[in-house]
Amino acid sequence: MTDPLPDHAPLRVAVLGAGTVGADVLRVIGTSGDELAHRIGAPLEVTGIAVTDLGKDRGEHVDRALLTDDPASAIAGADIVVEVMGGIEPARTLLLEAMSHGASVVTANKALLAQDGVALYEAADANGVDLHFEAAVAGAIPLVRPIRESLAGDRIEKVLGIVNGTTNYVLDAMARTGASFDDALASAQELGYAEADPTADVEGHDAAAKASILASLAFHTRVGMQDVHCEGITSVTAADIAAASRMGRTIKLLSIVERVEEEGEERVSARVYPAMLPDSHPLASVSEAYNAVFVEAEAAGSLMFYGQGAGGAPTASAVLGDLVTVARQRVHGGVGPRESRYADLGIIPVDALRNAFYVSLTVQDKPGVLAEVAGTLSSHGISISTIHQETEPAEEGEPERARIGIATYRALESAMDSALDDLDSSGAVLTIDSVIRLEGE
Ligand SMILES: NC(=O)c1ccc[n+]([C@@H]2O[C@H](COP(=O)([O-])OP(=O)(O)OC[C@H]3O[C@@H](n4cnc5c(N)ncnc54)[C@H](O)[C@@H]3O)[C@@H](O)[C@H]2O)c1
Ligand SMILES: N[C@@H](CCO)C(=O)O
Ligand code: NA
Repeated sequence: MTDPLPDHAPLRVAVLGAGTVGADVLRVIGTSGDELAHRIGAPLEVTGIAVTDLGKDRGEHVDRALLTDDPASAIAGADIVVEVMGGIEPARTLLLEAMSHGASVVTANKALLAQDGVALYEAADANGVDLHFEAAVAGAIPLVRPIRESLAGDRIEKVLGIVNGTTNYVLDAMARTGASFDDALASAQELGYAEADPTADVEGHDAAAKASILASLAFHTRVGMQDVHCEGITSVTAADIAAASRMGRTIKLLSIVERVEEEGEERVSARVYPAMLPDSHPLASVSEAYNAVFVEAEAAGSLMFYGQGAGGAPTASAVLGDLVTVARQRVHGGVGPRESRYADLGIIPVDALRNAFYVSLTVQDKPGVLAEVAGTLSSHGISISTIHQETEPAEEGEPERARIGIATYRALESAMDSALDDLDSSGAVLTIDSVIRLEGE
């Protein structure tokens, strides 16, 4: 670099959290400070780093003198606050406080944005500061900025994809290596992909938070956590994965947000659930903690975004991109996009949608049972596309049992709920083992 460093007063940066993501953010600021200064037009000066454990060794790029276990003192006087501590409180109060003092905010905290994004947006607006959160959705993959800015002139119809690295890692390991759910989850935690409480990953809450953020941005409507139908992967079994494989399919945890038009009224559907995709579908081959997202827009057509959705360095890349953006705005003036919620669309509940299903049942292995099951489905307007039956070894003195796997054509979700209630109370059906949607036809 031959150009002299910018002659601008340093921008004071507080970093809340120095864990998986924060340590990598600090490493890059430490190793690439001059480059970042050129790109921004001013040097960055880290003035405080909030952590819970002051004694922990955090490597050469975390200046121990800047560590504090009092995050409120870290944000005092900061121009920019980078929040990578996670959780709702104290993160929420700290960010509102920082913005009220004129600091811009960069956060990776999807849980906070999904729960209290409105308060954060309003504080950013009221104080004329920036609120950026590229790292909150799909890790390193540029997705928030493309939706918020690049596609701001288009009309987004649908966003569908894999936005949780941990669950993708777990499902991929179970399918490819036969790993148990618990072992695969432990590896994802060791690799730094999982949330502090991995329940948020496996129960789908993390993907639902991301769906709420994506839907809000894509459809210019406030979509909160409570508006997202959410099912995680805890009930997906090795038998389901084997059944999917037999059907030429792969199970993935999908986040889907789309506009649904019915009788002239447009509403938003936001949902997260495990689904069986055909093996030929591009999302079926997304492995490990990678994420992939399709955005369908009226003029742009279908766009695919793919890359590392979790992990320290990839997530730090997204945080640093936002940090450079808000820092440039400090130097050159201007603020980034505000909350856009003018469309204010209603939410369509999942039971009003039409989906295809895979249903696995354990039944008595006797004449007429298949006909009864088919009749029950048909009485709710559900028609069968394929059926697979295997006899189960019977215990001594127990009746013969069979396991049947049924794939249906699309039907109303509410009709499937009623059909499952009827099957559950039928004497021929011993247990309903799985109900998994089929997507990507
Ligand atoms: N790990 C990932 O792959 C990933 C990807 C995208 C987004 N995120 C988000 O980034 C954030 C951080 O994730 P992480 O994986 O780095 O977490 P982590 O648990 O590894 O690190 C959290 C850090 O914050 C500090 N901290 C937490 N509470 C604190 C408090 N009250 N006071 C002071 N310090 C506190 C901890 O000491 C630790 O240094 C979360 O919001 C997470 O959802 C993580
Ligand atoms: N726990 C999250 C981190 C990235 O947001 C995941 O596994 O995708
Ligand atoms: Na991202």
